Amino acid sequence: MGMVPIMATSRDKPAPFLAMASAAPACFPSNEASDAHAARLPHVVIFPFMAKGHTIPLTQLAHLLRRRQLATVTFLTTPGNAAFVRAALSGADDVAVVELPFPDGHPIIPGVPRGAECAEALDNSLSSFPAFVEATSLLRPRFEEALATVAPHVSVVVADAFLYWAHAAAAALGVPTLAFFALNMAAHVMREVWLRDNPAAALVGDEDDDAVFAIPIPYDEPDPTALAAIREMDRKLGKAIADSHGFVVNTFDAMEHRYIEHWNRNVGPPRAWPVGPLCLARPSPTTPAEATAACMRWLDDKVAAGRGVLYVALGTMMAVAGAQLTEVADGLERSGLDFLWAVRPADADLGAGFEERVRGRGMVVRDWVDQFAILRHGGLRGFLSHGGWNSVAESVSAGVPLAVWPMGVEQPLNTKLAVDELRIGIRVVVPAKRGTLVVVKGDEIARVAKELMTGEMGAEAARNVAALGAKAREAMREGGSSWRALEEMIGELGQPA
Ligand SMILES: O=c1ccn([C@@H]2O[C@H](COP(=O)(O)OP(=O)(O)O[C@H]3O[C@H](CO)[C@@H](O)[C@H](O)[C@H]3O)[C@@H](O)[C@H]2O)c(=O)[nH]1
Repeated sequence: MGMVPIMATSRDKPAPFLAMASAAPACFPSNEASDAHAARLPHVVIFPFMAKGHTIPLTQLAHLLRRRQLATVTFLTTPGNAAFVRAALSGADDVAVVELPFPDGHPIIPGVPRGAECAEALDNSLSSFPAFVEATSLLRPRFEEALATVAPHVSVVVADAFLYWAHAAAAALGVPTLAFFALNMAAHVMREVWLRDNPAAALVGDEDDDAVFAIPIPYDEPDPTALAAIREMDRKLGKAIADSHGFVVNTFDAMEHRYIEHWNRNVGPPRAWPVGPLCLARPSPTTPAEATAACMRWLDDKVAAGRGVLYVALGTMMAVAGAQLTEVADGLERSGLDFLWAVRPADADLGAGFEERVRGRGMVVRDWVDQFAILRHGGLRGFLSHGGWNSVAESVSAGVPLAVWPMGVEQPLNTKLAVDELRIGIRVVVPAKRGTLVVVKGDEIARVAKELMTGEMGAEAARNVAALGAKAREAMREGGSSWRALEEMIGELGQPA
């Protein structure tokens, strides 16, 4: 990752904690004309929340801003997340990565495991997530110092709404912020409606499980203290969005027109800017890591043999119980389909002899793989997903139909959008009673997988997602709706001071 040319001409010396990578800038040749051009660009500081699903799309935004030469970009992260961020920014070599360490090397707070610097490392208790979110505010002095020392003058901070304290800190320094929150527009609109009409139901869930929002379903009787912490977190992140200069949303007009319109007419300001799907902004990796390369080779062989493959991945945040994973294994085995399963956690026990029995038609991968690159491989015919928004957006962008299995947070809403409204997927039937998830049996996994890959509903979803994927690419192309939204959003920032 390279230092932005203008960082080298910084008026002030970077503070010692600002560990910046250095390498030759790749996008701009280092000559006076390009330096002058760069100096006229707004300087966008991007600060993602420390969770993969929140960080990945913002690295893609950084790629886009640089490739289109719309802004100079500085990307903030913590030392524990820096290697992941640098790998994701590979190819955007003139984006400066600035590391902000926690005061004691890592956040020390009850409920947060020692050394955890990303949400995926938390235990599965209800209290640890809001505790971690709050603990990120320990970075505030480092963040303020970074804003004061990076050069040129910061035009805007794009910060995740979970980093509500960063929004407040930037505002106190007179720096405008754009909010980002990784969800789609429909989920944000529904959140607003619920908060207005019935705030308690919005966060706790009621008889109708589709009303569950912000709390993972599997908690039988949520601890009132933990719930209060979640409500408080939600209030703060809502305020961060409301106080922002604009709202960056990873969606596109043709997919969520009515929700974008609703937000901009009835909820905003801030104005929502649909600038996605951001995964399409990422350059294809020239040399994928070995785990991904192995999947690609396996998929190549499947294509050569004329066989379509089901991809199975249940996200990075949902802790799927062991008993559930063995049912998934059972369902995949019984389906008779060829499948590629990116299993989490990496040491999951899938049942005795499972991998041997499915060898040849099923591949199980336990490392981190490049999901979007895999989805774009022509060999995939379907994706069994938990319905995390990044996964849905990536599947749409790759034109792969979904079997959506909502597990918590806003995933039931994403399922409604994908299955009922966009008709790009089919639903896994989840037995649930009053906020408690019951294990989905192998029968249901096998049924839905076969329907997706060989049934009429799957065929219809495949046709619809192919058409929507084409619209996604159109939105991101020069002159497309997302292309213009990004230009307009950055244009509103004006010239740097
Ligand atoms: O081996 C892996 C595993 C994951 N991914 C990527 O990781 C991201 C995962 O994001 P998502 O599909 O949204 O899943 P989660 O990280 O589990 O999502 C959390 O964050 C999302 C955005 O806020 C919400 O929509 C979800 O409900 C919430 O669980 C995607 O970009 C995947 O491509 C990989 O590239 N390789």
